[in-house]
Amino acid sequence: MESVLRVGKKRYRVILNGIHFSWTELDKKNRDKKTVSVPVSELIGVEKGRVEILPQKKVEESEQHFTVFSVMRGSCRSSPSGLWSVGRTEFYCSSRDHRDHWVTQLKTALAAKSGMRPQRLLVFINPYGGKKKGVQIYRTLASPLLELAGISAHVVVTERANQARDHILKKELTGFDGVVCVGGDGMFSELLHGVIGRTQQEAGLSEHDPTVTLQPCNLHIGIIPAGSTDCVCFATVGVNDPVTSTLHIIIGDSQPLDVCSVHHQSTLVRYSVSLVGYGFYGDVLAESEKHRWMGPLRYDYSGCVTYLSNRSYSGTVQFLPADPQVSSPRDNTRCLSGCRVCSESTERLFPQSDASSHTSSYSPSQYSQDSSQSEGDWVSIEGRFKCVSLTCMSSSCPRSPLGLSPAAHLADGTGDLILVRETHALGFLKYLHRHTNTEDQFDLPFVEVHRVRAVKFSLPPGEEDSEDEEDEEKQIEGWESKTETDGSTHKSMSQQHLAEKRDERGMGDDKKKKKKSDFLCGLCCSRAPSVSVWNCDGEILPFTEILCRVHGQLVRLFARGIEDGAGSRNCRVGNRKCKGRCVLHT
Ligand SMILES: CCCCCCCCCCCCC/C=C/[C@@H](O)[C@H](CO)NC(=O)CCCCCCCCCCCCCCC
Ligand SMILES: Nc1ncnc2c1ncn2[C@@H]1O[C@H](COP(=O)(O)OP(=O)(O)OP(=O)(O)O)[C@@H](O)[C@H]1O
Ligand SMILES: [Ca+2]
Repeated sequence: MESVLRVGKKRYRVILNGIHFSWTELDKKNRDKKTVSVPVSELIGVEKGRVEILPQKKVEESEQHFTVFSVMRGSCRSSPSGLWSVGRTEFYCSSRDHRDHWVTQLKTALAAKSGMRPQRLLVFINPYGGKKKGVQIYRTLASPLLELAGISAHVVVTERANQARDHILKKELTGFDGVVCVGGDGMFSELLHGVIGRTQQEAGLSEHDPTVTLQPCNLHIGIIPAGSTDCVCFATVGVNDPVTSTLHIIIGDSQPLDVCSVHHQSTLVRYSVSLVGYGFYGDVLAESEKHRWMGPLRYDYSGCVTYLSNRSYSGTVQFLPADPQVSSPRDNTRCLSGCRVCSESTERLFPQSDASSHTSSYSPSQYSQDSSQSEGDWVSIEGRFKCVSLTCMSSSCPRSPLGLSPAAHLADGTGDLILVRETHALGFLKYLHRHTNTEDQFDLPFVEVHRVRAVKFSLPPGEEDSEDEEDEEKQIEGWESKTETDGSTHKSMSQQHLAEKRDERGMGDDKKKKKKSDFLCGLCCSRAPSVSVWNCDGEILPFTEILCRVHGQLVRLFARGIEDGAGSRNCRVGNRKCKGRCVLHT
């Protein structure tokens, strides 16, 4: 369809074909410069009249106007790329019939995309996450856009921890095309556990067996960021912005994501996507749980306290290396939208399935994953570590714009294992500080990084996990079921409880006597305690000896990875010039 319409006072040639909606100013001198072209896949909605949606819906009736809403990259010149906003254009037609014809054609074009977009969503809002603005963020920014796009949402404002997870595990989900959380990484983790657990239940698979090839999940997960770190959102979208994330949900973007399952003996403990971290990150989390009242600042405060305690821990790390010919954590690349390494991994992970079902748009499909890969040889490293971290993705976040492992991939079926050996406090500070700029944090003599498919951690003889594990498991189960009935229970209770148990574990009677002095001493020297805890995406694990396995592309998010150019502002973090590691230069 093609017509001459007015936008403001100027005349434009407006064209709609199956792929693009575009308008070009009828001013010969500037003809080339003045074409705006929006892919139909990035149209959000069309309304009769002169309509505004954000910050508030305003409708001015007009028989000859229609308003088109679409994805717009950036919101102003200084906004970071990766940030999307709502583009809004009012068109003026020669008659009401002409206007109605345009609106019908645009709606038809949008309807043709409906198979690739979600129609019905189940939304969970954590009213207490981050700065406690989840409800407000959803009502003022996300909900009006979903409504404009004709997406219906069933909204649950949670009343207790694990409500979202339990809902997904147990309630009827027929008719929902996706689940969305408004909150932080903890809320995302609830959805992750719900979606993976439900899918395995329905497939009749045991999540506990680390050798089982889990069934990839069809139900997509959307994240509207409203938490403290929002690492998963930042690392899969490039910014933490509720409008950008809502737009990715609306247009049905689809980003596969690797997930790590964490096991203790023959039991699944948790799933992780961003961090399974022992030592420093475990201690930061355990400390931060005492200061939840500080909100997002609790991590910086606890980071300082933990840094000053200058601890390191003994253990043996074993890992199964990934194929070094495919990629390396030190190859100076970034996993960007449409990443080649991830696409090739799709073919390797799902050789029998139709490759097109794994591309960038939401579409419900069945998968079958390749389990033919042989295990290979385990590599073993023993020593004292400041921290041991495993991440399935870069884990970039506002605190660390390139992340824990800048060259990690979102969907390549591997994780990066980072070992930071015991070193002097200033060396460790240098390591940490490099997360905030573009200097290579792996280019330090006490740091090593490996691309892996599985990791095992064990304690030195005499420090092993308590033999009373059955009791421990019962306690966890007790906590899990309590959260289902007792609305007031918060995860921090379990975390503090487990952290306390950990502090006691591995310490004999005489060791316990020293506990108090060790604790005080821990603030100034590296003596105690001898065992740390694991931080698993912001949750403390109740076991120290664990086995982790990466499951390639186990879940899908309404996202598309970081677009080329997103994060470009990061190349000047702290006024340092990019040294070639930012996304603009790879
Ligand atoms: C000199 C500045 C150093 C800054 C170092 C920044 C490193 C930041 C690395 C962030 C990695 C995030 C990984 C994602 C983890 C999430 O699944 C999880 C749930 O949200 N978040 C945390 O566990 C929350 C983890 C939060 C960790 C914050 C660590 C802050 C360290 C501050 C150290 C200050 C030393 C000062 C010495 C005087
Ligand atoms: N109504 C609720 N009351 C108490 N806790 C809740 C409730 N709803 C969810 N939770 C729990 O709160 C925890 C923290 O929430 P969330 O992840 O949204 O915010 P955050 O911790 O501030 O952010 P981040 O995880 O990004 O650091 C989650 O693990 C979740 O299980
Ligand atoms: Ca990965």
